[in-house]
Amino acid sequence: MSDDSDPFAEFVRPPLHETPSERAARKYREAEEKRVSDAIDEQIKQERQILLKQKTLTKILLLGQSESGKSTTLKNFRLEYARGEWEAEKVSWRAVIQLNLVRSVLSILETVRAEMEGDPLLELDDTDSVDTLDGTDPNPPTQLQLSPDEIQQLQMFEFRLASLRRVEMDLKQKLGAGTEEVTSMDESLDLPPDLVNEVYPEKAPDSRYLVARKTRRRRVQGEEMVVRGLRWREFLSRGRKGSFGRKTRANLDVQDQRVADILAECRDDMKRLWNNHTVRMILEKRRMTMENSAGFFLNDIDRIASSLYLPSDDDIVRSRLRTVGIQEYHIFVPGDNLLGPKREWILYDVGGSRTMRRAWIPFFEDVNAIIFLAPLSCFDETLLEDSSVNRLNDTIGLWKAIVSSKILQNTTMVCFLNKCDILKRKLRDGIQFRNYVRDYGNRPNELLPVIKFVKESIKNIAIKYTVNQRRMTYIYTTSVTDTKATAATLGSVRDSIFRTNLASASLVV
Ligand SMILES: Nc1nc2c(ncn2[C@@H]2O[C@H](COP(=O)(O)OP(=O)(O)OP(=O)(O)O)[C@@H](O)[C@H]2O)c(=O)[nH]1
Ligand SMILES: [Mg+2]
Repeated sequence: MSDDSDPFAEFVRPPLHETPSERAARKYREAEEKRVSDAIDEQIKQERQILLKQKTLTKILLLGQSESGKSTTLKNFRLEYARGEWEAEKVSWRAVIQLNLVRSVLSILETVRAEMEGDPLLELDDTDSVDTLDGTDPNPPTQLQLSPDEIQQLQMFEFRLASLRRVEMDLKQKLGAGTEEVTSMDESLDLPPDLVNEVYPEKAPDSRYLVARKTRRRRVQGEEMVVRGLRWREFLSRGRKGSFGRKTRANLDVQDQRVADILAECRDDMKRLWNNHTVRMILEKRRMTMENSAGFFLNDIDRIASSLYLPSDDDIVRSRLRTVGIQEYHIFVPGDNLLGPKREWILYDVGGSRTMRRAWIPFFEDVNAIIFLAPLSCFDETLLEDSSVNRLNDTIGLWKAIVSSKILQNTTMVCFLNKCDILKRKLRDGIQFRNYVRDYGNRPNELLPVIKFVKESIKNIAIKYTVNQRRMTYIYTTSVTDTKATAATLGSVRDSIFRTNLASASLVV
């Protein structure tokens, strides 16, 4: 094709009487222009790819107070959508579960010792009795009269199970954990002042509208176990890749063996302790309901205190390891078309205790959805880190702060009303919801009415404090240690998140 056929040819043709030096200069200029143009093209291409990735990348933040079930929810996601990694990491959880069991046994021994030494009971004000006018407890706990035989038996347990302290140390060392106890904190606010100002507008009513009349100080059952996110992740992935150095591996193996041997030696005594009538009486008197506490494995001693022990999926989901810092997990979730490409989701698991909540804020910026864990069973408990704060009030206040946050107005909200199994047990045991929640009134002390009441509160807060009426909020009733039921819920959450952009309704409950 000749230049004449190109309408632009005349405008791009080089000068007719170009000297060699002018030509060289022009060529240089053109090459330089092409280089710049190519660089811009490349940049645009890269930006497009990032945009494309961002479009398919979904970021989900798990929020809620400590022990609300964030990490347990994350485990359910991984069990469902990252099965390969889950299987590979399974064995690494053995130490965590062993430590959970050992901690339970040690905390029973501590309680027994406290009883033998006549230590006063911790704050025990969760009886279903009504306060008397003069403030005295109409049903003071009766003093247990232990016979010499019983005392001897209890001392024998202490003696025979003393080696578990060594096991506890070994396991902590193995996990590379920075173990800390959550105690009362020196800060009074859980969120930085700017976010507090943003999320607590001046007209916001008292977040304690679910005012607890009486609260129960949560018992710290022994020292709480904490594993710093990074080191634990490193531990898991090293275990997965088998990439510990040979010497480290050998040391760990020796340590593993020692732990397994001591646990096996202690197995029968641990079982006898847990089934001992006097011990049960002491636990009851001191309101230690072991079944309701995190990392409860006392009914699985035979399996766990064996050198052949390998954790089951259920064990891992029920185990307790407090999260410190932020942990990031990638999962690949099938889209609407199950045969189509999978979507990448990034899940962020955070520490929920008050001092750790500051670290949540930077993640608000570009998160697609928040899964908020609201543990309902904690209505009669206070925060470990601040015993003046009722846990249900803390949860309600947090929910309000999150739904009213300006930065999160386009973020899909999912709320799990969690730990319904423990709630059911507590109500069945006669713990009165109305004694802690002023507005509950004379409604029945039963599971469904209690759930309905809290769900209404959560929903009303969402309606009242959501500025963007197009934002979707979903509320589910869960017990996330039940992996089967949770799998169905996660399927529904997945659909909701995929649907989000199409949504027009303001609230789905
Ligand atoms: N029975 C029961 N136990 C639960 C439920 N959800 C969580 N747990 C247990 O409660 C404990 C605490 O749960 P986590 O998932 O570790 O809590 P978290 O919100 O991650 O806590 P932090 O990491 O401290 O912020 C674990 O031992 C779980 O197995 C539930 O619905 N029912
Ligand atoms: Mg956690």
